[in-house]
Amino acid sequence: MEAFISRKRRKLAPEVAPSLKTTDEDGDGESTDFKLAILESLHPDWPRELLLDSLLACDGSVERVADALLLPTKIGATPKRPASNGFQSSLASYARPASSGTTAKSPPKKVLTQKGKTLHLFAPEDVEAHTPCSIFHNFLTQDVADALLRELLAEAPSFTKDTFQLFDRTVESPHSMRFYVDSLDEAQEQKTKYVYNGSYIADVAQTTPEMLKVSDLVRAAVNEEIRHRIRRFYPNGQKLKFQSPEEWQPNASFVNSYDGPKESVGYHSDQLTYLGPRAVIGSLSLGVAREFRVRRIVPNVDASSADSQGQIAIHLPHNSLLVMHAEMQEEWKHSVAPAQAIDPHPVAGNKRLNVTYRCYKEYLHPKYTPRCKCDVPAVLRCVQKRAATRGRYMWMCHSGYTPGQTGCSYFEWAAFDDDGRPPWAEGYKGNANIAALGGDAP
Ligand SMILES: O=C(O)CCC(=O)C(=O)O
Ligand SMILES: [Fe+2]
Repeated sequence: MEAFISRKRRKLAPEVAPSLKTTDEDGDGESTDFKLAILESLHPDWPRELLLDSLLACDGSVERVADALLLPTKIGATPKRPASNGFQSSLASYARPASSGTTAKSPPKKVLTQKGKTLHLFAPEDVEAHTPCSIFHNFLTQDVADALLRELLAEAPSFTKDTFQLFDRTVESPHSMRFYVDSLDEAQEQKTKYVYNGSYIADVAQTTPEMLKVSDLVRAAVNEEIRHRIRRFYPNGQKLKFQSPEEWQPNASFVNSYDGPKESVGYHSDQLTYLGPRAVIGSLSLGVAREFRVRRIVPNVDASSADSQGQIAIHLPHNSLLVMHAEMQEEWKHSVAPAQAIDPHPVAGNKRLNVTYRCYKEYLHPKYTPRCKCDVPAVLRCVQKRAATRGRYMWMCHSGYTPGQTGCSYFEWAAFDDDGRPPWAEGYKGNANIAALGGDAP
């Protein structure tokens, strides 16, 4: 278990990967600490003493404790979930949420991670239980995955590294990318109207045929997964406040290329300006397997609260679809860390290609959204750190969040209804983005 919960994970060949249903009955001779770690990961909110007592009462059998604690959750049919990639058994087989279809279970409040540690997750059941994501392994048929990979490899030479100004230095992003939209008209709109970090994107391409074909498959899988997440994990089985109830319809994508183990992307949250609050993103990985890391944003309650939790690494093999759910961008940050070493892919060599399918909302076109005093469409942000206003949305001048850029002081709390619609959108039901405590700027 230690191998599972810490960075020092043993490398397990598929044929020797142990089942995590490890008990003395299986003759594994694991230590009490190992067993407690498994139980703590299944029941993060239960005191360690209680789990230890239960373990003693069950003669040291993790499986019997898990069975005893989870009896009610075994009632009802377990929905069909994507299969694991077979190289690590899942903890979640012990910890399925209620499966009645009406009883939702909130994700664990206390995460498994500790400061400075990385929890490595491989199995889809563990990913959905412990992070705001879900993952489908072997998402596309081999032919389709191959065709898309070859198409993207042919596109990759046209990708560029983003540069941005950080005070007096020009910094280059540590991987290359290109932005795609579904029509030439849309590409033209993007180049001339949509602002990202204070400027327009010069190179916007048209979605390629294979990307478009796959977009349809991603759309169907993501919509089903959103429904699953709402039913099984959100309070009262209801969508989150500000989450759009509309069908998720991918119409734009950032395609990323990581050439070699050192290419990466640092911790960030994706911009919500054109996606709206509680956005969902479908992220397809092809080529070299890399680690996708996520960490929860800890509010500034006091000085000691910063960085008090560790991170979770999700293994992203070739042909996997990761769904970043509605709780992701506001409450978590994500990154692709540089790797010590990689296994070359037979077709992609040292490259990983990644398509992040996104759903741009027509009502968030910059012709509708507020403009700052510099007369530039404003950026939509969510308060992430400041405890008093955490979770509130605001429109700001881009410069406010772009170090080194001069701009204006424009700031305005954003109005959104419960479904994430702004006041100018059809069907707007009234502002739900109101102060819980105080109304001052973040
Ligand atoms: O490469 C990935 O999996 C993530 C890319 C990413 O975070 C982004 O495009 O915003
Ligand atoms: Fe991102």
